[in-house]
Amino acid sequence: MSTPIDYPVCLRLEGRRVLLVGGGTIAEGRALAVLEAGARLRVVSPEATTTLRTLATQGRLEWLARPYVPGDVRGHDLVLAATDDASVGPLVAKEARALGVWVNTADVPELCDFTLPSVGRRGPITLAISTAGHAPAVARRLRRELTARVAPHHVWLARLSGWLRRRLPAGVERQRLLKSLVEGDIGALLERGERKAAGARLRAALKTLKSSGETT
Ligand SMILES: C[C@@]1(CC(=O)O)C2=NC(=C\c3[nH]c(c(CCC(=O)O)c3CC(=O)O)Cc3[nH]c(c(CC(=O)O)c3CCC(=O)O)/C=C3\N/C(=C\2)[C@@H](CCC(=O)O)[C@]3(C)CC(=O)O)/[C@H]1CCC(=O)O
Ligand SMILES: NC(=O)c1ccc[n+]([C@@H]2O[C@H](COP(=O)([O-])OP(=O)(O)OC[C@H]3O[C@@H](n4cnc5c(N)ncnc54)[C@H](O)[C@@H]3O)[C@@H](O)[C@H]2O)c1
Repeated sequence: MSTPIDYPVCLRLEGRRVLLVGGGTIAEGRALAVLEAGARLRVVSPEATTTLRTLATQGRLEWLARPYVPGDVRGHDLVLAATDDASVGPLVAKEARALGVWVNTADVPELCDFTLPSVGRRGPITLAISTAGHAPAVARRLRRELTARVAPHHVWLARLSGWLRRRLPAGVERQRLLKSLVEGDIGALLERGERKAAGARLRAALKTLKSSGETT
């Protein structure tokens, strides 16, 4: 059996309405992840874990303590279903499809419009590993191994690069500077922990940029 390769995207869920059907262990993991991304979350489930109940009490999510009923999907941008009742996922997926809302059904891969990768985080850096549904346990293992390889200087470079991108106008010069930051001597100095020397080198590069009239 060949499964098509999945197409990865990074969703910006800030302020988006997400529906989560189910309130068990798997649902809890989903809830924490979408809340971290700033989503407005509604949970529909007769039962909920202690963590989900606490979040509901704190007003961080809305919990409707009842089973899913068709009509629940309306008004949402994204739907996640993770229940222990095999009849629920297909119903949720059917309604979502009819409304054009993207859906993930944790226990029925064939009905997923998108799958969830294994995610590792270091500051602004996100690693997401998918096996197109073949081997979630492999995704999890690779996530652990690869996340451990993201070093402090990578995080530092990412933050510095973001800071510079917000301040320098887009253009060839900026591209060159940001590339050299990562691949050139500045990156190499940072990797060796020589922050002072890297800072001096960066200031010199910025001066050159300024004199060529590319900065604001
Ligand atoms: C990556 C991760 C993200 C997350 O869930 O957040 C994730 N599964 C994780 C772990 C994990 N899941 C399972 C095991 C036990 C070993 C095994 O069965 O293989 C382990 C390993 C463990 O727990 O150690 C069981 C399992 N998973 C699915 C089914 C249904 C089926 O295949 O029929 C069953 C059988 C359920 C049952 O037994 O009934 C289906 C899916 N799981 C996916 C994602 C999507 C494909 C991702 C990909 O392309 O690799 C997909 C298709 C749908 C979706 O959920 O989006 C998360 C790692 C978290 C981390 O990083 O720690
Ligand atoms: N995708 C994955 O990574 C993965 C991994 C393991 C398990 N699973 C599957 O995910 C599903 C959920 O697993 P779990 O460990 O969270 O189960 P769980 O038993 O901890 O929780 C099940 C939840 O579903 C809720 N529920 C039951 N009927 C419902 C209905 N009609 N409407 C709304 N909510 C309803 C229950 O109230 C409960 O909160 C299972 O089918 C399991 O096989 C997926």
